[in-house]
Amino acid sequence: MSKVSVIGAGSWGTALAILLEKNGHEVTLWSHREEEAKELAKSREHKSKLPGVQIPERIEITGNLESALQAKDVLVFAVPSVAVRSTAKKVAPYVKKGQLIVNVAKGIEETTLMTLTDIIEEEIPGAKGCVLSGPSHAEEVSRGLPTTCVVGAKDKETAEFLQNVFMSPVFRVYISPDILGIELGGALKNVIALAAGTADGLGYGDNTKAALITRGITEIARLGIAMGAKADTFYGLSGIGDLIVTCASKHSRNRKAGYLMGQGRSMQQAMDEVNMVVEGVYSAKAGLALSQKYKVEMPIIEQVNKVLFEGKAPAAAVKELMVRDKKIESWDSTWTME
Ligand SMILES: NC(=O)C1=CN([C@@H]2O[C@H](COP(=O)(O)OP(=O)(O)OC[C@H]3O[C@@H](n4cnc5c(N)ncnc54)[C@H](O)[C@@H]3O)[C@@H](O)[C@H]2O)C=CC1
Ligand SMILES: O=C(CO)COP(=O)(O)O
Repeated sequence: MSKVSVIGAGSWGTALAILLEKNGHEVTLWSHREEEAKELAKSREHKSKLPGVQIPERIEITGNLESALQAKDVLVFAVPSVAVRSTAKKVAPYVKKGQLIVNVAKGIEETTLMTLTDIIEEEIPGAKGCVLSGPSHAEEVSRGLPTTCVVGAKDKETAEFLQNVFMSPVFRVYISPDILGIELGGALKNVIALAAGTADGLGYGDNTKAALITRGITEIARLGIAMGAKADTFYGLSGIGDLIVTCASKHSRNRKAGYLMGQGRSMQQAMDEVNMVVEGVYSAKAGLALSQKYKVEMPIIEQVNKVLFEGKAPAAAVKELMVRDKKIESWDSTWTME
């Protein structure tokens, strides 16, 4: 049994708190809004985000950060990516050296192009930053539906410890040393999901969706490998696995936002209507900046940026992807295009 604090009481933080409590851990769930903490503690239900899911009485719910951080074995960071740095700054004074912190948010910081685990380690010197990611919608995890994820850590001992903390008969956890690859896959799949949702909103078919998923993971992997991540990570749970669920699921916030844009809403209207964090909007610029920095072609992410920030019509963006220069699919081929 471990003492675990989940920092962030949105849908994912709440679902993970429930999973961890069921695994027998002593769990605290922290919300940055005192009123939200009080309401959750009273009703034991996240009515707006996970309606019908009961939050066990044994989970302590608080708006007091200092008390949430006292003598914890593991902290789980479940705030939106844009709040990771500010939350880490607030957490830093209260944690011990070597504190295990698991990032479960998905994003890349737009200004620094840093991964979220790196931000946590920068803001909390001495902390051990790890990551948990994979195809795992909160709506399904909170109901105990079978789900698989991967934990990334620098050393195997830490990875195995966290594997045991999270693993249950309905939540299977793999381990990996490739934190960078896991973080990149999780952040950039959201940008591709915006494109997949947009294609759905435009009324395009399954062929288009499959093309976006397949070519999407190719461009994410190409960037990741250039940055030093491992190729096989992109064909694992945090790569293609998460990309499939995000592009296909009725629960996906990014897919839904894209769908609404395909139907003619503006980016802001789509985000307001989804009313939960649409991470792909924040990761899109970072993805584009990384592709320029590492000189890697990322045509889908480039077009998503044009639709989001330059007012380009979604149908024109799809057309541009279709009429690009002719390409060879195989990476290993010795062929060249004339
Ligand atoms: N919802 C899901 O199924 C999954 C979400 N994630 C990731 O987890 C992260 C959180 O997502 P969700 O829980 O879905 O978001 P959400 O939209 O359900 O909730 C976000 C929560 O963060 C809180 N928050 C907002 N600004 C904050 C700040 N400045 N400081 C601290 N807390 C703040 C809000 O009060 C809200 O409770 C995202 O990066 C998302 O991509 C990852 C896997 C699954
Ligand atoms: O990352 C997530 C699920 O793995 C959540 O993002 P979406 O809701 O857009 O799929």
